[in-house]
Amino acid sequence: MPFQPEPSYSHGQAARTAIVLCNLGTPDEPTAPALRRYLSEFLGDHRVVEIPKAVWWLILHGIILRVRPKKSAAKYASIWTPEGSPLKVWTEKQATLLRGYLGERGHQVSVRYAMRYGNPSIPAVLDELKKEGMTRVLILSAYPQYSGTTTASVFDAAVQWGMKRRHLPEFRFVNRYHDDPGYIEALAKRVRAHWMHHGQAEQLVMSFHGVPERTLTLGDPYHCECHKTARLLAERLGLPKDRYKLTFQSRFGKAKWLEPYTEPTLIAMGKQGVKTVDVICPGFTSDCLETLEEIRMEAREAFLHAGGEQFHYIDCLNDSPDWIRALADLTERHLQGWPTKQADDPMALKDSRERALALGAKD
Ligand SMILES: C=CC1=C(C)c2cc3[nH]c(cc4nc(cc5[nH]c(cc1n2)c(C)c5CCC(=O)O)C(CCC(=O)O)=C4C)c(C)c3C=C
Ligand SMILES: [Fe+2]
Ligand SMILES: [Fe+2]
Repeated sequence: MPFQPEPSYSHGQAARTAIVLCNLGTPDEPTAPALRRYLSEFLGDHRVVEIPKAVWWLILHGIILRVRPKKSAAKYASIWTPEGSPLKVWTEKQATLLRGYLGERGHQVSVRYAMRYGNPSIPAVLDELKKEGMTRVLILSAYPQYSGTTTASVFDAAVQWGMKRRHLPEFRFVNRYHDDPGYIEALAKRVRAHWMHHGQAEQLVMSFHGVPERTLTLGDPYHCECHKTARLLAERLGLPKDRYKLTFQSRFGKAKWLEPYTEPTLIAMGKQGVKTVDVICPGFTSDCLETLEEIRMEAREAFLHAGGEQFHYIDCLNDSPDWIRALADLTERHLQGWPTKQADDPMALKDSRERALALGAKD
């Protein structure tokens, strides 16, 4: 396909920087047709399911997309809010708050959110920003731990958009922040606040989204990064090794995924006589189906059924001010060298005398 005509933004125009907070995505509605669209895009991504394409296409379209949409739609319906899917509501709010924090610190930047699957899509948001004259873009994934299945797929979407454009902005990607002190401290504060109100349970379970075990042996750093996050959080909380557990949730399909699995671990704990647990999902920065339905509803039920007495779910970071501050700090570090404050960028100063002075002329 030939390249389409594009607005030109290079002549005499100051550089404009945008930050795009990219999350996984979510269906538009909790209905089977919306789920079919969403799951077909998501599960059709070769980064997510690494089975040879022809074989997988048959399984996906022949079986999964016939059965799963209806079941998943019912689960989504159980967590849907008047404003929409929790994942989208929180991600949008985070982008709005991040815009506010960066603005207060004097940065002149656009802040948007985009979804890897579903809407608003990464290409749609990049097109809008390009129309607005954006010349630099920082892609900030909502995933603290790097995985080929998620982080790299966001990279693919941005690169695929770029492959069809003539005049590209400068790109930067934040690959990970699993050990960022601001992120860890925001998690620790969440846990401490919970303990203040409800007391401390016998065990803290830190549940991360799983990935197929194969990806670990093939070199995906995700498993190690989850372990580091868990260790740093435990250290920050002063928790000894026998008071917390790291588990992996959301297994999909028949293959072996990273272990230990969250729900079977909680059931075993209940059977072994553990009466109280606190559960946090540190890898999810926004509450979503996987935390609200799978953990707060299903895993709770399983633990109580197995003999547990109290199951406390600790909310994701969502719009916690400590978290947004950590995001702003993280963003600022990645913006270094890109002049985003008027004083940093002589060409952004309107007055020619001001500009000359900033460029080093003597008054
Ligand atoms: C099929 C394989 C999957 C891999 C690999 C995978 C990795 C992965 N996912 C997240 C974060 C989220 N996943 C969410 C939902 C979800 N995940 C899968 C499958 C895989 N995920 C499916 C099929 C679904 C859809 C829901 C369902 O039908 O059960 C969500 C929630 C989305 C929402 O709308 O609320 C998140 C978030 C990570 C971080 C990750 C790898 C590290
Ligand atoms: Fe997932
Ligand atoms: Fe799930």
